Amino acid sequence: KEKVEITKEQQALMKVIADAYNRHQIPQDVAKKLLQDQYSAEENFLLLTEMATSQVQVLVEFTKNIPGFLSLNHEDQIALLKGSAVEAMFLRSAQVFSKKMPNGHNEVLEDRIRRSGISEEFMTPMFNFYKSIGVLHMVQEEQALLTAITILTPDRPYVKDQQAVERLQEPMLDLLRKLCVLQHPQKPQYFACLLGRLTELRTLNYYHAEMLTSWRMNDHKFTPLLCEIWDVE
Ligand SMILES: Cc1ccccc1NC(=O)[C@H](C1CCCCC1)n1c(-c2ccc(Cl)cc2)nc2cc(F)c(F)cc21
Repeated sequence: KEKVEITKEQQALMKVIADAYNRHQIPQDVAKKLLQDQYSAEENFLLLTEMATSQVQVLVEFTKNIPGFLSLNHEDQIALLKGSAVEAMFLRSAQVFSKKMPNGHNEVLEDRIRRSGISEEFMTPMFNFYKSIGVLHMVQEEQALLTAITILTPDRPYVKDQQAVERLQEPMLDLLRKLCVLQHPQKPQYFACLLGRLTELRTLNYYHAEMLTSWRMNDHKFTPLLCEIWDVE
């Protein structure tokens, strides 16, 4: 039985990533808003574009705290952010969705999202992902590391120096693996399962542009930042 322990520098890395993640958390207010009132498809779309725009700004701040990220080639920094922003948004949405709320609130939230304006065909893949994240009961540190690992995916389009990105991603993967063994000793497959979620996350990437342009309303308006990050307009 391999004795797993977190080294001093891994503890320091964990602290940096977890603090950055907590500092740059989007307030859970979107779930509260959705629970308060039923909104029209137009109002929901506007809420989504506002949330997604602030999420990108939050993601940039979080990413700047990843050790070594700012020493990467500048074009590669942009390519990594552009390549991971949608996945980070769905990962964040899944974490909000998985939060245990008072009785019945989770069901109301799901219902409000089902009726928000998203086309029917995307409900299943999206909620399957949310539920597969929910059953993992990830701790904050795991969520923070998983987001950092998603950002540091070496094979994003247009990344020139993939090795440099791998060198930053590896210590995060090693730390997450140890954390999983220590946090979930009764689930030896837990780490593999987490990485499997990242594969499922990429499939949502594939759907996201269509999810937006097929939102049940006319004349979809996006912020300039979203046009940059999402493949829309
Ligand atoms: C939670 C967050 C944080 C940061 C950034 C974005 C978001 N996400 C949102 O604001 C939208 C809202 C928006 C308003 C309509 C309902 C869905 N949202 C989506 C979503 C659905 C479809 C697409 Cl294409 C994208 C996202 N999944 C959600 C799951 C949740 F539990 C939740 F509370 C909000 C969720």
